[in-house]
Amino acid sequence: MNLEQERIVGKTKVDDDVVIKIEDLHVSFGDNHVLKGFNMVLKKGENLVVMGKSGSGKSVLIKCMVGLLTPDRGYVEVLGKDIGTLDQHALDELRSHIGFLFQGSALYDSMTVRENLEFPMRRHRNRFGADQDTLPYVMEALENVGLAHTLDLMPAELSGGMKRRVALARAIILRPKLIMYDEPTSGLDPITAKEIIELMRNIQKKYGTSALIITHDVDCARVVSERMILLVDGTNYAEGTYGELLASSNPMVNAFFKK
Ligand SMILES: Nc1ncnc2c1ncn2[C@@H]1O[C@H](COP(=O)(O)OP(=O)(O)OP(=O)(O)O)[C@@H](O)[C@H]1O
Repeated sequence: MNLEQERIVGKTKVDDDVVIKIEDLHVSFGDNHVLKGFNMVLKKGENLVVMGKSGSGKSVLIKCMVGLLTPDRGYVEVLGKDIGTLDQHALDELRSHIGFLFQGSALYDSMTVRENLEFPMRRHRNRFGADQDTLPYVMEALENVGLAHTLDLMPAELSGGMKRRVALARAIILRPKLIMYDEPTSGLDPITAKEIIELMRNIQKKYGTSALIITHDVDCARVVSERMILLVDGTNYAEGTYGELLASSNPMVNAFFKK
């Protein structure tokens, strides 16, 4: 760790280079012990992929990070904030610094593309000022995903891939420090999935955004990740670059890379 990047706030040591820190996270639902001492660190500017099979606890993990679920035990820090200590207002403020791209595009069907993109800006208008003109932000976000011409269209007029790109534009409109992607390529054909992956990389390069990417898609992990964590049996079972994990002789690790 770079000592110059450490600060002391109150009694807490804050590392400015760390965007997410999770220590010894435990979550159970009755007898179902989903997370059993999970640890991870996401560093500034890094794309970190978490892979795990269906039901392994990936969504539970994200919910703990954004304060939608209280763990049984463990420490969760996001953008320098200890999630366990935040009230609703502080959680809302923290979430305004996080872009979300979740499974399905979740656009509002009754709103135009422009209105969909303005929605997070209106919700967090304290960040921008009430009379801030939203159009330049909307246009920049749409241009980043190559869809400036869809401004006045309705979601029903877009293809599945275009909807996903609009959702990505919406995820970056608040200029987040961190983006959380949950299965960003699920349900897309391979070519469209590749376009989304390319856009994710461009956004990281352009804005230096850190990203946590939850995916089953090995190709997506290969292209976007600097580092990967394999979530197995509630723990961070293996960790490394795509190449390091691919070369592993551990059968449990190999299983992730079989197509
Ligand atoms: N609110 C809840 N109440 C009870 N059990 C839950 C709840 N949320 C999640 N679980 C259980 O926790 C486990 C992990 O669920 P989770 O949704 O995190 O899996 P996942 O890895 O995201 O799976 P997928 O890839 O299929 O989306 C599952 O066994 C699920 O049934």
